[in-house]
Order: sequence, then C-alpha cells, then structure tokens
Amino acid sequence: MNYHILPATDLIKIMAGYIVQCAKKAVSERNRFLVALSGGSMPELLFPALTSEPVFSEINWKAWHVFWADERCVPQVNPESNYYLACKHLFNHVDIPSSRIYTPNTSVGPTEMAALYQLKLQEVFHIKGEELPRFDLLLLGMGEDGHTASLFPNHPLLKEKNRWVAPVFDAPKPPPERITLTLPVINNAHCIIFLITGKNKAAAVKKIILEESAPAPLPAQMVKPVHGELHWFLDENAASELGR
Ligand SMILES: O=C1O[C@H](COP(=O)(O)O)[C@@H](O)[C@H](O)[C@H]1O
Repeated sequence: MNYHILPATDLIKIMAGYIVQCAKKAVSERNRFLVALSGGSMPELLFPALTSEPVFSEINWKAWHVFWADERCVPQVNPESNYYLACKHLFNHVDIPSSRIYTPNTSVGPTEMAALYQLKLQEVFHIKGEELPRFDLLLLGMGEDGHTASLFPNHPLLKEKNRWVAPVFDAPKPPPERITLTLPVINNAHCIIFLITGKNKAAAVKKIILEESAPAPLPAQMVKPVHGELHWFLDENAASELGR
C-alpha cells in the first residue's frame, strides 16, 4: 500500500497526476480507460482538478468508460445520487461520450438494478467465462465508519464471493437502498486510489493503518488488490491520529 499524506490542495493535485498517468497507461495498452467513480465528498473535491488546466488537456476524455463503485437508489436528479454529483462536477465540463457513461438504472428496485448493472459490466468488459471484470482504476472514498463504496462494517456482503454487483437494502448511512461493486471485483482492479479527507475520518484511518490485525477488519481495510496498485491519499486531518 502507498500512502500520500499532504495538505488538501497539494493532495488533490498529486492525485490528479496519478489519474492522468493511470489513464494514459490504460489507453496506450488497451485503447480505453475503464474507471469506476464514487460519490460522497470525492466529486466536489477531486473533479475540479481534472476539469481544469493543466490536467484537463492531458486527458483523452473520449477514451473514458465510466462506471460507479456504488450508487444510491434515488432518482438521478436527486443531489444524493452519485451520478448527479458526477454530472455536476465532471460530465458537464468534459466531453466523455454519453454512450460510455454507464449509469445504473434507478427506476427499478435494488435487486434488478444490481443485476442489470452486472450485465452491463459483462457486456462492456467483453466477459464470456468465469473471469472477473478488471477496472483500470477505482476511485474510492471512505466514510467515518470505515465503509467504502456501499460496503458497510459487519455487513454480510463483505463475504460475497459470486456476485460482481450486489443490492444493499439496509445501509446505515441514508439512503438505505443502494447497489455496490463487491470485493472480488474491487480487488481485481489494476489500480485503486482512495481519497480520504477530514478529521472525522482520522479514527478509522488510525484503526486501519495502526491496528492492521484487528479481528473484524473495516471494509476499506479489505480493499487489497490481488495484482494491482493501491494508493491512499490522506489529507493532514484524516492522518492526524497517525502520530507522525
Ligand atoms: O455513501 C457513500 O459514502 C462514501 C464515503 O463518502 P464521504 O462523503 O465520506 O466521502 C462514498 O465513497 C460512496 O460513494 C458513497 O455512496
């Protein structure tokens, strides 16, 4: 695991640089960039750095294929929707073809929404047999309880082995109904970058980094790419209990 601990503005600039490199590598090796976004605080913090210079022109936006690590079961015009936040802070400012933005269908319930999203992954990743989708990049956040995507502490979905996308009916953070990528898909990515900011995350960050062998690991702690890179970008507030 690679930690990057910096004041927030520098942190975002450096993180944007990593995203540029990751996208360039994917495009040069595979002609497209398959990325999954998160919601919460990330869109407002990170996306302005991607949509402004010098980063904006460094990115081949037409090569992006965009999924979500998780989505809330709310209409797309609702500010609680992760899609809504991505539109506001990213899609309205760049020219990713709309056919390459794979928005979950929130007009159906969580079970169907998750099943349809899994089919979409299968189609876009051209998966035929037993293999798992392999994202070029997953951009993840972490809640103050240690949840990531919509995988919450002590939830049965942390043990999910078969489904790539699963419905959630009981998220402790509203709204309760969501869909989420599961750990086998998350941990299959080429690269995973967490952005974690704010003092309210400091206790969970400390638990994960300094108490690594705790009996019930937090969801964010279970993100360990099998054959990919893992980066944690922490601002000084989130890292404030690490006693550096
Ligand atoms: O509910 C969610 O929370 C996490 C963390 O959000 P933050 O506001 O604490 O940054 C987020 O990554 C996830 O996408 C979202 O649905």
